[in-house]
Amino acid sequence: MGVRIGELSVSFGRTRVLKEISMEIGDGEFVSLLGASGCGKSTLLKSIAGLLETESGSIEMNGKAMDNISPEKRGTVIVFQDLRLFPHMTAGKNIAFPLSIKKVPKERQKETVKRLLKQVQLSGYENRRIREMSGGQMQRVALARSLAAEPRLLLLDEPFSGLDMRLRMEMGELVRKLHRENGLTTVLVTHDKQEALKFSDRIALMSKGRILQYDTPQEIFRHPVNREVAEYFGRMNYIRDGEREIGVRPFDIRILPSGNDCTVEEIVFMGETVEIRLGTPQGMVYCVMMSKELDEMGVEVGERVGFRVF
Ligand SMILES: Nc1ncnc2c1ncn2[C@@H]1O[C@H](COP(=O)(O)OP(=O)(O)OP(=O)(O)O)[C@@H](O)[C@H]1O
Repeated sequence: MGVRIGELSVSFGRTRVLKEISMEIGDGEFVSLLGASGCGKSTLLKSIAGLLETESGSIEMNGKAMDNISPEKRGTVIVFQDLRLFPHMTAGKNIAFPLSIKKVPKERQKETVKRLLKQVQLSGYENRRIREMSGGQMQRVALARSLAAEPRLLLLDEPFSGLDMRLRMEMGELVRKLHRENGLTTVLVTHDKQEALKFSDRIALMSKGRILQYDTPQEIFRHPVNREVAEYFGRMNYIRDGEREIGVRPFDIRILPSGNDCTVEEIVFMGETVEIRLGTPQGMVYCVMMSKELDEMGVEVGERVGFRVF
């Protein structure tokens, strides 16, 4: 399902939380809404789901205006961080819930539950109660339940933010896999840039109720429209190049051991990579490189070096 949002504004009381947002989400696309806490990501997601009253602007799905269409009739399903599962019921019953509301015959419910449990890698967990499951397993059940409703648009409101990093990545990969297998248009709210870069076809970076840039991960990372976007994705160096100032990411700075117009002021070990602070005639410049590369180079704090932009 394709979604088109036109100049959408939403206010809570006197505070305008979304300010004339326009964006299109293609059929089958995976889009992330990224941005700092309070920038309006969840508000935008809930507006798409039809859970909030909008002030002005339009939302269309497959070319149809959603103005007076109730959430149940939009073909969307939203997964929240708190999951909203029924803790006393089994995984199977939770997943079958949307089907039982639709009065799908019991046998077909069973088959669907089995298929979905397999898809979320929980085969055999039909009869396990939710309160006896781990956080990651509950997330999977919530995902399976949302798919049981056969949505045309899957909306995910930071469903993995309570999980540890490894599980979070696993869940992200699972969502991406489900997206590929089912061709389902998916919108993920996140404040994790790595997650957004890794999983999205396009990222909408938001700030204070507006979209700063809406682009593919490569474009938004390599060709940010302004400093705010550039700096959201990590530290930037601003280096004079004749008349202009160019923004360069630390990973695009190379140290030249043969040079001598800069000083290595600090080396911070970060595991696979190291961050090196250089004192240069232009001021401070940060460089990030592989730790092993630095070991081979044998450069240490206090040494004189040069640098170039890669
Ligand atoms: N029901 C509400 N009533 C009043 N203000 C609200 C309501 N919901 C959200 N807000 C405010 O609207 C702004 C945007 O909230 P929203 O939840 O959309 O942000 P977010 O980007 O999703 O943030 P987070 O990453 O913290 O979830 C915030 O300032 C929030 O306090």
